[in-house]
Amino acid sequence: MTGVVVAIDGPAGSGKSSVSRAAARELGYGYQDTGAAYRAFAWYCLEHGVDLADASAVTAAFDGFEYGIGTDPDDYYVRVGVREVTAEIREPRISAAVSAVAGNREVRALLVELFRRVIAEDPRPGIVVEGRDITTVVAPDAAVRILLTADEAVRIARRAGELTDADKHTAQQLVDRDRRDARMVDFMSAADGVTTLDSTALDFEQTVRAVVDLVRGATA
Ligand SMILES: Nc1ncnc2c1ncn2[C@@H]1O[C@H](COP(=O)(O)OP(=O)(O)OP(=O)(O)O)[C@@H](O)[C@H]1O
Ligand SMILES: Nc1ccn([C@@H]2O[C@H](COP(=O)(O)O)[C@@H](O)[C@H]2O)c(=O)n1
Repeated sequence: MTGVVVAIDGPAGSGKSSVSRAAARELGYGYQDTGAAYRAFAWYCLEHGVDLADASAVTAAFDGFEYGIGTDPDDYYVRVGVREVTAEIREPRISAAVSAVAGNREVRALLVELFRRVIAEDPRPGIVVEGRDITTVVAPDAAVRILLTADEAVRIARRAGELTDADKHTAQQLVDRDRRDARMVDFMSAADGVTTLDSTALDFEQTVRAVVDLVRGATA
């Protein structure tokens, strides 16, 4: 059953995951973090010694990739086979590697199919799906399409607040990752019909409220 689809795109650190998950919880919807699949596949490739610069080796590796994601906002997990990798895929080494697999067009096409299956199979009345190309490629017909942005300095400050002193330098990764990702997908400007939500001057609760209000306004 496919219910209401809420598509949210945006650059790294704009708040896509945390805001989408909180909005999904409030709406009683499912939540799909698509970046988790790219991260889990990057993790899988590194685990199996696949050379990320070798596009055909990366594509071939997808055959053995058994991916599982929790779409309940209160029971979020990411698995590869039987191994839970929810925390591991957030490590800076994965953030540094993920754009290499995300730059593979064949892998992207396979993941887009997977994302659509997860949307179709979700049992709730709606699902919030977030990533970089949800409003344009994965679910261009979504009932609600949002580009969630925030100034780069604010995104870095929010991200730096999460990091330990030992890895604060990885805030620079955010800028580098956006630059690499932007070669594949335009997630900095809103496509036709997509609402831009700039959270630069909003706190977390205000941003969640703005998303929930947009969904309620579109589905009333
Ligand atoms: N409006 C906001 N005000 C303050 N902090 C926020 C706001 N939105 C998100 N945050 C915080 O910013 C940090 C980054 O958010 P989050 O991880 O959801 O971003 P993201 O877009 O999913 O990033 P990435 O693409 O790198 O995974 C989190 O600590 C989150 O709590
Ligand atoms: N729709 C998407 C989602 C993600 N990516 C790639 O995955 C990386 C990790 O995503 P996060 O949301 O967890 O930051 C991201 O840097 C992109 O390389 C994508 O290409 N398309």
